[in-house]
Amino acid sequence: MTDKIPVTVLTGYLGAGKTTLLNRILTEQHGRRYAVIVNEFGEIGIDNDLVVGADEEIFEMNNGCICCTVRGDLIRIIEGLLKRRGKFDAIIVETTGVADPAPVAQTFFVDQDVKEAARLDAVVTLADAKFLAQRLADAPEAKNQIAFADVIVLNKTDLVTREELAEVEGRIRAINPYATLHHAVKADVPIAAVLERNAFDLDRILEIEPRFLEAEDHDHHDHDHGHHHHEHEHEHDHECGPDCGHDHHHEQEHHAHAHHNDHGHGLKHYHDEEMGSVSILHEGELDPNVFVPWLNEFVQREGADILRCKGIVAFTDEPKRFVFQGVHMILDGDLQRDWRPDEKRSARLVFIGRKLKEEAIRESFETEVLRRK
Ligand SMILES: Nc1nc2c(ncn2[C@@H]2O[C@H](COP(=O)(O)OP(=O)(O)OP(=O)(O)O)[C@@H](O)[C@H]2O)c(=O)[nH]1
Repeated sequence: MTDKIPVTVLTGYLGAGKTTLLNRILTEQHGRRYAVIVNEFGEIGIDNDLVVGADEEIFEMNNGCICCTVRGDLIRIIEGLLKRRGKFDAIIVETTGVADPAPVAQTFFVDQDVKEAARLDAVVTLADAKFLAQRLADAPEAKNQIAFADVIVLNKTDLVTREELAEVEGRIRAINPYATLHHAVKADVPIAAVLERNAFDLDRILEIEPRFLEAEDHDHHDHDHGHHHHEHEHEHDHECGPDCGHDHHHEQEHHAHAHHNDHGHGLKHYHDEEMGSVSILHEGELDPNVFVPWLNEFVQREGADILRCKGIVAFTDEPKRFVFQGVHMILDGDLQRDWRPDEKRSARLVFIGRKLKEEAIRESFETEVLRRK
């Protein structure tokens, strides 16, 4: 999987700072070559005369289910790019400010040629520190973009007070507690914090989740718990051992956390009425012949409301970790690196979506996966 070209989907509401970030990526000296596909799906960044225009073309998948769509124009552009492999190291797709990122992300799971050559590295969402709270209230796209994110750049922090920043961050965390979050002015995040992150974001779930699950009021759904210290913050300060399996981005990641004060202290604990997340931790192995059909059936049934799902699972008698991610009903998973001796073989699943029925999800997992092991 490592020789697949990483694709970053860059999203964020109108004016949040996507172009500012893109310009930084394209002008900074980092020794990497990025092919960039922008808004109306023209293409910039590798060769100035290679701008490919396309009409908007969206195909429905899964028998017309409205949540599963892919972009034909994007597939064609990517296929064109893939013919020129070797001229660039990674691809960035910038979506329009009001677009739902799902059809873009799903493209990388569905089209066979694209899937074989490229992989979705991360959805990076730019958020405007000053206006996001308003947009979350009046623009469903803005909420979707936060829910989809693997990485959130909370930009324009120069325009708000510390209190306002903590407020907007609390709102973001109510929707998506799992994304890595960076504060920024003029999108000044380290490039490695947003691009070519590999499976690092999934691994972070393993690192932070045990503490997060234990956080006392995580399961309470009241509106405001006052000042709530997310306990997992301190996890970022851990040092890697000699046989650390983290990739080289980790150093910079660590650095970025220190300077950007990742989750912020004293965040208010909000519950979003509409969007939220459910995570499941099972200490132990699962039978792939039970788990995989369950997962497939579950996202087929509930996928319209599940925006993202991800997980790392230990299968019986399988030395490698099974890693999956999905967008709505479309799933993609494979066996990746071996479980390390110091890692507890377990299953960790995260679902982010609209009006998720937490109890029903847990019960379905208990009765249909665990009891059938
Ligand atoms: N004060 C302040 N302004 C910023 C910051 N980042 C970007 N801007 C300005 O905000 C405006 C919008 O930024 P863009 O990067 O064009 O935003 P965008 O998300 O690409 O916008 P659309 O293409 O309309 O979706 C520009 O005038 C930027 O100069 C910031 O951190 N602070």
